[in-house]
Amino acid sequence: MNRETSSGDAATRISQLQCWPYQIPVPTGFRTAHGSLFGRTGAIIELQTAAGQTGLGEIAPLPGFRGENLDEALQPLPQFLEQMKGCSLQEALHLLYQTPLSGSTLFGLEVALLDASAHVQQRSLSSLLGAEPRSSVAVNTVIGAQSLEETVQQAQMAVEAGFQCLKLKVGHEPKIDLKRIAAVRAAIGSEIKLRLDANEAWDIAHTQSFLMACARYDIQYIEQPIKAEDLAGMRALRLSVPIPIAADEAVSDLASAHRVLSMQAADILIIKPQLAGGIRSSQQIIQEASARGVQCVITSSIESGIGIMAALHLAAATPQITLECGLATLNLLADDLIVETPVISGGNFFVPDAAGLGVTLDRVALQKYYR
Ligand SMILES: O=C(O)CCC(=O)c1ccccc1C(=O)O
Ligand SMILES: [Mg+2]
Repeated sequence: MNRETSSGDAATRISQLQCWPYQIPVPTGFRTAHGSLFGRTGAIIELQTAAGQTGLGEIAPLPGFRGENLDEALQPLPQFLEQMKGCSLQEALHLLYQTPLSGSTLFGLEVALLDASAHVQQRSLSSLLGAEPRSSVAVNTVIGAQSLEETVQQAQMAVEAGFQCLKLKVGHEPKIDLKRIAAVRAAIGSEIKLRLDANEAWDIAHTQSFLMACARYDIQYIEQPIKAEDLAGMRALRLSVPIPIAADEAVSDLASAHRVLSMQAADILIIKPQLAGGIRSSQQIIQEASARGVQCVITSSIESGIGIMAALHLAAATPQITLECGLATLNLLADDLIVETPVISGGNFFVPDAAGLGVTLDRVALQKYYR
């Protein structure tokens, strides 16, 4: 590897790499069948090139959901950051793709390198990732597993705010969930799309009877009703219920997506770039899914604006992504770590057209939530 320091490559030569762990409260809690999330922990990656270009990334695993915890995700960082110093951005990306790292570690470092590369080229990340990126991406809002009254109230507020697609967390008592769904459908009318997410809560028999009873409420799809490992069960469900089945927890990297696809275990794949090994890995999953006629939805992992914007640029750059994406989660966090205020209007999330991710680290906020 040539690490000569000619002035020509100062723009892309990595000179500094930092990692800032954070903890941000989730004031209302995010309640799913996996439990409640009251705080979000992660780490911001900040890199700088010799010419002063910067790149931001975010490592925010979700151990309650699947995969590594933050300590595990950060453990290989000191050694890897040392290796990356003096490399060009391209060399560092190459090195990254050859190193076995956990999904969120890959995502955070990859996004920082891509953000810096896009800055050097003075183009947006979405235009780096795709030939004809869209300027906005249709998104759903998500409503946690709350009481019937809270659920209906939130659904009405979301529709008033312009969302055309709602996702309800279900997976507690099927009878109660059915009442919530009926009440929401009655409140929002027939035009708004409604999807469900059970986060692995049920077995096949429960899911079957639940989905048969749900069919009249026009459900777009249900995410991961049964255990992620039970691909044969997912396939059996697909063949026996009138509602499309999406795999979420079952998709943790390219290999697991491959298994889901070859088992024909899902109609739709939910891809969380943070938890699925990053941008390139997500692109590979989308490619394989599309080749088999399976649609994909990109969602957040409830990260700060840095991780969310990376996922947004990916969605905007990828023409195969046509269903609403699950990226409208920033308001679950008490605060953000970027200076800009991301814009969601009429159910569309607008992609910044400034260079890179189009976000600036809010150092005051970072100081406040540093842990
Ligand atoms: O899909 C969305 O709208 C938001 C993302 C979301 O629901 C989620 C966020 C963090 C962890 C798990 C999940 C999930 O889809 O189950
Ligand atoms: Mg899900």
